[in-house]
Amino acid sequence: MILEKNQIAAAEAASGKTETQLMELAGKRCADTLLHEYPENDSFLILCGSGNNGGDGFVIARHCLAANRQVAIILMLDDIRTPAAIEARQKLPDSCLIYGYQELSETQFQTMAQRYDVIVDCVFGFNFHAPLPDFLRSAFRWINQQRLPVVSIDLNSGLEADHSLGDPDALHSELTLALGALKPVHLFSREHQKLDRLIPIGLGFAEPEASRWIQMDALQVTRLLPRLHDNDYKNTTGRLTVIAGSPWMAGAAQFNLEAAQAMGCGMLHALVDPAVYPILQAACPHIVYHPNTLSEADLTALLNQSDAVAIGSGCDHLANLETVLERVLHCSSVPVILDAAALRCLARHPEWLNTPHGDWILTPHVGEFSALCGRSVEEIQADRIRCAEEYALAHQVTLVLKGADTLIISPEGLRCVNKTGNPSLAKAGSGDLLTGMIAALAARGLTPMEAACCGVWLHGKAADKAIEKTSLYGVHHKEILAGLDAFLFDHQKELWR
Ligand SMILES: NC(=O)C1=CN([C@@H]2O[C@H](COP(=O)(O)OP(=O)(O)OC[C@H]3O[C@@H](n4cnc5c(N)ncnc54)[C@H](O)[C@@H]3O)[C@@H](O)[C@H]2O)[C@H](O)CC1
Repeated sequence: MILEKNQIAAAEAASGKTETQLMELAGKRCADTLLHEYPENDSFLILCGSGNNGGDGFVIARHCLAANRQVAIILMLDDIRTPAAIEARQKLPDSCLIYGYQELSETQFQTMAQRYDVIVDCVFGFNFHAPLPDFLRSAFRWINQQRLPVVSIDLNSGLEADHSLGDPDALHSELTLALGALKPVHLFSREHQKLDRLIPIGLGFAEPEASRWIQMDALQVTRLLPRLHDNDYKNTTGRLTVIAGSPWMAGAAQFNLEAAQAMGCGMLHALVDPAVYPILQAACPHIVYHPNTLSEADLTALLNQSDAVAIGSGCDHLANLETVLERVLHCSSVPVILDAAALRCLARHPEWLNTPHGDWILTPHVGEFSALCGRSVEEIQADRIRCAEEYALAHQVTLVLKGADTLIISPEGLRCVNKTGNPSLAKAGSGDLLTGMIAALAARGLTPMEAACCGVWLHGKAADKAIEKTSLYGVHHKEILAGLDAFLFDHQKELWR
């Protein structure tokens, strides 16, 4: 379950528990987890803020003291502001060591931070707004530089709950305990690299009635994947047209096509530069080839017998790409998946986006997205969710913003952050495979959002399977396709009806 900040109050109210009861529950469960995760003699230095996150810290301190652990608290901010936190502070035994950060010299603070085994970060929770105050920024930067072991409660202080990033000096933790539900920021852990491990701590919250966050897992993907039936034939299992490759990047077309084939696509057409044809024919002999010099009428006829079109991978040098793309975008009534050169071409023709159009799935990396939306890479990275959502809604497209935590947004504003995959995918050619997989799923009848979410999840899963047998360095397109096949094979029974 993923809750945004403005959904938490409703979840709290529906739980029937008061703020104090929730804080007691959260603090006890966090303390139990800490005591379990760290061996008997560990000592805890708890950094508390002025809100309820600080209050959680007081409850944690009480339970750790009761378990005979050595505990000290540092109040990082001057006051304690919330009634529940004030109450929790009052319940602390007199024996608890409590210091005010402002009363400590820098050396005293640093000596304490090094003396205790674990720092428990209860400075800011989900109501933090970047930036960090300067005095905290320098304290956090020092802790991060020393690589001291930190456990963050709810979220790492300095990160914002609903965004992919926060203050660059947010505390780095070796473990974060997410309270009640995951917040969007937890999904972007690979992007901000502020938390190594996440444990959800249940508080009995119910799933919200409506959520714009989609979570994919093996069950969900298998449920969405098209079934094969005994009476299927090539024209019922997806007809895909791929427009890709160039004499300098013939492999891009090959990767699109092989991935689509591995995804079960029954009928593949490739529209390519004639110089690419002999290269591709050797690799993919089962595919029907068309020269990119096809007449307008023949291209229209080809589009009319396709269930989806993928265009752009490796075809910067395709002589008439602009003409072909314009025709595809405006004549095709089936989903169009735009990659690489097609995205760059679209960036040069923003007017194409402003006319009513069919289902378009755009698969840019951040550089391509920067050209499309006219924002700098830095601006996008600072708030990927907002930039991606504004674009998808304004132009009514499904957007796959590729990266470590690939973000998928539907034209209606549904969101999905992908959690499969590993750095073996950080290689040329990976994106071409992804385009082929998404296109095949769209050709096989999944909605654009389903095709994008499933395709991205399976692409990452295939890489995860690949590194079970091959090193991160050694994974290439064959290993990814084998990984995909291994996953599909594991689910064979569910896919054949
Ligand atoms: N329902 C739950 O999930 C539960 C959550 N608990 C914990 O409570 C916090 C949220 O508590 P809240 O008091 O609302 O907010 P914070 O602890 O994040 O404190 C915010 C505090 O700090 C001020 N502030 C914000 N940004 C800055 C800044 N840049 N500089 C200085 N000060 C800042 C802000 O004004 C507030 O005063 C949640 O994360 C959980 O840890 C409950 O205990 C259990 C139920």
